[in-house]
Amino acid sequence: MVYKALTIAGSDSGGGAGIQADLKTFQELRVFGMSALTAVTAQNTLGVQGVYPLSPEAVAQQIESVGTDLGADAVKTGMLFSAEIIEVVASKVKQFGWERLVVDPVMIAKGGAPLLQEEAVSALKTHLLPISMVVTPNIPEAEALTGQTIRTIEDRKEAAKRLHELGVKYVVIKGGHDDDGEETVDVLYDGSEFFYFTSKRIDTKHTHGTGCTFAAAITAELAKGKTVQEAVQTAKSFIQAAISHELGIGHGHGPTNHWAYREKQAR
Ligand SMILES: Nc1ncnc2c1ncn2[C@@H]1O[C@H](COP(=O)(O)OP(=O)(O)O)[C@@H](O)[C@H]1O
Ligand SMILES: Cc1ncc(COP(=O)(O)OP(=O)(O)O)c(N)n1
Repeated sequence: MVYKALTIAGSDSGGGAGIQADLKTFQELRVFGMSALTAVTAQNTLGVQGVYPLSPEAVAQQIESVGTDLGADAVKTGMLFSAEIIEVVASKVKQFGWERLVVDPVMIAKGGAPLLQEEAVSALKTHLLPISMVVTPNIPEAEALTGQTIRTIEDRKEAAKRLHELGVKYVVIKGGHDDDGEETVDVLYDGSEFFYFTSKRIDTKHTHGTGCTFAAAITAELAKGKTVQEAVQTAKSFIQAAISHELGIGHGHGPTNHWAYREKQAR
């Protein structure tokens, strides 16, 4: 059986985040990866040097090419840049009836560069979240989407409930930005229960692309027909291995190691 996943996201020339992280993750999890580019970024481990969005028509046509021929068992969105691109993506997802949709609401790169226009946040809430299966905000993204300050796990649970009210079936609020304590905790909410995915916090500066990689791993597992809880568990193990076995390349915040999980499984 060949499982297929489509990523709709921006290109990171440095290879650690964006489309590149997604396709590497799909491949590592034995899922055939396809892509629709939304923007080209000139980017490396030191930051983002340039952002060049594609036209909404170019994004729509790439999705159309994939949808009318290959199809997709699951779809992920990453950097979407503008409200116009969000609208065409939502319309194409509906056209092809894609239900296994994972939305990583990428807003700002770790170095501070904006990857989504401020006015596009409300388009995410009105057009994309109501048709998505899973949304995976980090803490600042969850704050931007809910207008709520998040400090504690209880705050995250409250934010997850608010996001669920927008129509998304599962909310995962990631804990990478909560640097209190020895552990990272990702909180999953399915509309009635909370589940916690905990791992040892790794003390490293090489975390470029963690969010993209984590959401891509969820998408790959959903493409195989796994449940959301199973998919998040695998994604947590995948990202833990990828961060632990750092590559140490570049002069700044380096990428994670996308082959570490596979090598660990093979041992
Ligand atoms: N230092 C770390 N040690 C272990 N896990 C981490 C670390 N930083 C992030 N993670 C994990 O990586 C994933 C992405 O989280 P996060 O960094 O919050 O997302 P983003 O890259 O979107 O800001 C989550 O599963 C989170 O728990
Ligand atoms: C093209 C592109 N897309 C997304 C991101 C953000 O990736 P993320 O996984 O949140 O990691 P950081 O950039 O925050 O380290 C990106 N940088 N570029």
